[in-house]
Amino acid sequence: MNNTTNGVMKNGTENLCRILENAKLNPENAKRDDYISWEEYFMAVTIATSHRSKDPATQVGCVLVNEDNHVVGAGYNGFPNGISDDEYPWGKQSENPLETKYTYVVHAEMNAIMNATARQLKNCRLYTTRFPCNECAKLIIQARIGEIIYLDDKEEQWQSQAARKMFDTARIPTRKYQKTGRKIVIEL
Ligand SMILES: O=c1ccn([C@H]2C[C@H](O)[C@@H](COP(=O)(O)O)O2)c(=O)[nH]1
Ligand SMILES: [Zn+2]
Repeated sequence: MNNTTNGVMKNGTENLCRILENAKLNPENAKRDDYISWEEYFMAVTIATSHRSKDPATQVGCVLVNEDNHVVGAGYNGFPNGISDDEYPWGKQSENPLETKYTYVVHAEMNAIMNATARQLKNCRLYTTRFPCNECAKLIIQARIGEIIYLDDKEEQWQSQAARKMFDTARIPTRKYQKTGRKIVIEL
């Protein structure tokens, strides 16, 4: 099809009108409009990441997203590299702190920050399936992350309360992810 008028390239508006006109005439040419939003997409990736965790009680996923909407880091709760999941405990309670998971597990947020492909995480958004604890909050603040979006809060835990206090003081906004009810089925 000739795309020129008097030898001059048709401008973008004319082309856009032609595309819209075409789509009206033939709906097969129209794009689909039920695609998921960025917010749904990043939380879906965060939830999918949590499924890598071997913690039998609580699986946490975390994803870092930069200002261009690129995922620059992801992590889940697990033991450090080279520490065998079969030899170290996943239990919660013991009189001996050497026999609970809490002594050894690396939190999802810590792993996401450590695994990040970008050196600078300033102003990145952090998506997580659970509100970060105080230890993660310290790292998040030091990394200059710009916003926290979480799925579940653990308001009753002092670790979450301390984290919230630090985020408020450091002026890092936090918000609960607003569920849309959107379902995506992934068959693996
Ligand atoms: O900020 C956090 C806080 C906790 N986690 C991980 C650490 C553990 O594997 C579980 C918590 O175990 P519970 O059985 O719920 O006490 O979650 C994390 O990744 N990030
Ligand atoms: Zn933590």
